[in-house]
Amino acid sequence: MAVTAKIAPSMLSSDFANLASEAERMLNCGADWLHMDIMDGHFVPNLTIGAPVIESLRKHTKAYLDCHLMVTNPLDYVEPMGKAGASGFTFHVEVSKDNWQELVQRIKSKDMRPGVALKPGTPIEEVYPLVEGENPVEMVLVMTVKPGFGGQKFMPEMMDKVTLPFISCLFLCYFLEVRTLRKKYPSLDIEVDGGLGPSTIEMAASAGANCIVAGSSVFGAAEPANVISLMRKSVNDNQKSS
Ligand SMILES: O=C(CO)[C@@H](O)[C@H](O)COP(=O)(O)O
Ligand SMILES: [Fe+2]
Repeated sequence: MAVTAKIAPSMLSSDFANLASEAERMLNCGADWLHMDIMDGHFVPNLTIGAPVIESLRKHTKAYLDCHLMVTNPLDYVEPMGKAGASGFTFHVEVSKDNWQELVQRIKSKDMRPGVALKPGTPIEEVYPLVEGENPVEMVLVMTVKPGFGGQKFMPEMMDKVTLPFISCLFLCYFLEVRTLRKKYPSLDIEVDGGLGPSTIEMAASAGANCIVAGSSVFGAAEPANVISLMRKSVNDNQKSS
């Protein structure tokens, strides 16, 4: 079964003071999902939003809220996030090795879609049991930057001759992991997050990613709709030719 493109602007790059109208603007520009980064200041060195903000936004939109939980204790967030109206609940494998089965079960019982994320450097094999288990996750999120901040853009034009090959190599390694996952799981939703935009989408889409998170490249664009449609086209073209 072919997977479909889901373009998810990361609201971390939006104007938080106008979250509802920023969300509407992105949906009008063609976004499929809205990516919500929940950070606890512990799992990552940054603090963002939590369930109260999701609850407030939910009053203004019916959109799919793709929540990425960068928190040390994801289990504590299931109940409040479910109540708040989150659609997807993606937790990190690095903090869920012992309780992922309970987590997945509870997420589903709150009518959310479970996903698992991994940081750069975490072996891809760690998510296999979660995809293959009796009660599997429905998405794998591969982080292509160190989690914690938006705007860590892959900008070839900004890099010197020494840094560029190094960074390019790192990116290629992440996308190699996406390729491995896609070969193993042809119909799984595979999301990539961090540094995605016009200059990196082809690498991600040709490796097999179909859910694309993009913050600064979309919010920083003069025409966000063009960036969203370019990324969708890249995913669709690569899916057709695979
Ligand atoms: O989870 C994260 C960061 O930890 C992301 O969702 C970023 O918000 C993506 O931002 P860009 O790299 O696309 O600017
Ligand atoms: Fe994210």
